[in-house]
Amino acid sequence: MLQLLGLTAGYHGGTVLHGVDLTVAAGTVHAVVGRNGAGKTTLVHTVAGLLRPASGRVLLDGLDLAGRPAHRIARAGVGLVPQGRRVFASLTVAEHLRLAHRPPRSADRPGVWTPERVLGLLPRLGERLGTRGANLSGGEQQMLALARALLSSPRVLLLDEPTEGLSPELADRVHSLARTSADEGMAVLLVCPSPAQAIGCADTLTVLTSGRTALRMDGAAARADAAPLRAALDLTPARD
Ligand SMILES: Nc1ncnc2c1ncn2[C@@H]1O[C@H](COP(=O)(O)OP(=O)(O)OP(=O)(O)O)[C@@H](O)[C@H]1O
Repeated sequence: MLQLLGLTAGYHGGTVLHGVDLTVAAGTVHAVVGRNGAGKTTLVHTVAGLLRPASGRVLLDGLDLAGRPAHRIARAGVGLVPQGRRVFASLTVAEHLRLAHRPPRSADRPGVWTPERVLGLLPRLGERLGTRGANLSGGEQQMLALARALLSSPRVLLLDEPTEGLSPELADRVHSLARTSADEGMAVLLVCPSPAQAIGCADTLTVLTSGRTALRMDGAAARADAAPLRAALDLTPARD
């Protein structure tokens, strides 16, 4: 499982995350929601090692990864689908998949993701194997970013707004892949642009407000009554 304890981080001496505590159990999807600028991407980047925390711990099955370089954190089993996809413009889909594929070396990795399995679930990528990143559509780039993360056989999958700009059909596909990954034992942290999405797919969720945990609740409780979630986000029913 992934456990964040008192995570504090920011930029250029300023603080964005103020002592965030958050737990994502193996086999579950944990959604993080919050308004623009609440610190969601900062949280994901700090966990992934792209940003060094000022203090706090990032525990992966008890091992503290806080402050380690990103490649070490990836090797420890943290996969990232960054906001904005970040695929390589000059590499083809097939090259991306080949570079990303890291068969699990130990039995502690949940699920087994092979290129064949990923392409079976994302068949559009299979049709674009020879296409360079720069020539993929936004949705195809998003699929590729997800495929790349899965092929690294992570124990924790960080998805930063992975459905941004996708059609409803593709967005459903992404959520169902997140669900499948969790059902096979992965801990999935999903940054959601809207509370409706979080309610639809999360086992547990956190609302971040100005870099602080404003609310933590079960997905089932949020599905039964979304009022506390909306109140934490300061949303009136008409806004979402
Ligand atoms: N590289 C950076 N340098 C300085 N400040 C930054 C940097 N990245 C983000 N910030 C600031 O940190 C705060 C949190 O940004 P962050 O991107 O984490 O929010 P977010 O919740 O992911 O927002 P959004 O929903 O708009 O993606 C914002 O005030 C933002 O301006």
